[in-house]
Amino acid sequence: MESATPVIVAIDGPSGTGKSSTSKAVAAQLGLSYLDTGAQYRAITWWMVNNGIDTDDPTAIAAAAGKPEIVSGTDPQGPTITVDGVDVAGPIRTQEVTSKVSAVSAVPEVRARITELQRSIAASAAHGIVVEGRDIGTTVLPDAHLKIFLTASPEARAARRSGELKGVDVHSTREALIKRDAADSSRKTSPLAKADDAVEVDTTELTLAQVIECVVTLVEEKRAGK
Ligand SMILES: Nc1ncnc2c1ncn2[C@@H]1O[C@H](COP(=O)(O)OP(=O)(O)O)[C@@H](O)[C@H]1O
Ligand SMILES: Nc1ccn([C@@H]2O[C@H](COP(=O)(O)OP(=O)(O)O)[C@@H](O)[C@H]2O)c(=O)n1
Repeated sequence: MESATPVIVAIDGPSGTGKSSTSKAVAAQLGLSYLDTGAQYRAITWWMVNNGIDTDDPTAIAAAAGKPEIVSGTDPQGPTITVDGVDVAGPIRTQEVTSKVSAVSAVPEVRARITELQRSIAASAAHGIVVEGRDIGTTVLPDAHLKIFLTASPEARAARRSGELKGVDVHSTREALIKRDAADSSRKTSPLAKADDAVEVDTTELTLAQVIECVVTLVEEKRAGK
């Protein structure tokens, strides 16, 4: 590809593999936009909880899926997320939202709405974008110039996550994470999966700096037409 073409990078993988940290840093280094699609699914889940929608009732979720207006700010130095104009960056990270997000994001009407939003954000990124999630390479942006699939052992992922959540032990973090991965991987509509043409990077034994360097190098190789 020519270097003037906006570059589209898809980064997928399970929880705690380093998608957000890597994507933000790569986008910042290369002057690209950044989209956290997990934050969008968390935001719609937050809205469902806040509006008394039963998150175990797919029909109720489907009926409400078109209601909230979700807006993502794509500056990698300070990404933002609002629902109906309210900043929800904090509330979408609670354990309640984390425990309900897989059920909400499995509903086809939710996925259709959020996928459309993601495609329009990617299409309007003038210099290109790094989009991270679960189904970006397979479904949202199947023509992405570069697809990365990050993995890491459940132990490493749980240790990273419980390092962020004070007072939560590694064992329960590991169990919750495995449960969420299983739900995300087994749903019918665009499950968590590696695209056939994605480059798999196992981050278990790598530092974050090494993962970032690896992805930056892959983007630069693509831009150079290698
Ligand atoms: N390669 C790595 N080695 C050690 N810690 C890491 C690595 N990659 C990410 N982390 C840390 O793990 C935590 C989860 O990373 P994050 O980027 O949020 O993962 P994801 O978006 O895949 O859930 C963060 O605290 C981050 O700093
Ligand atoms: N492209 C995506 C991104 C997230 N999700 C859902 O949103 C949840 C939260 O994603 P996230 O990226 O914020 O999760 P963490 O890995 O940061 O904990 C996932 O567990 C999925 O259920 C999805 O279905 N599709």
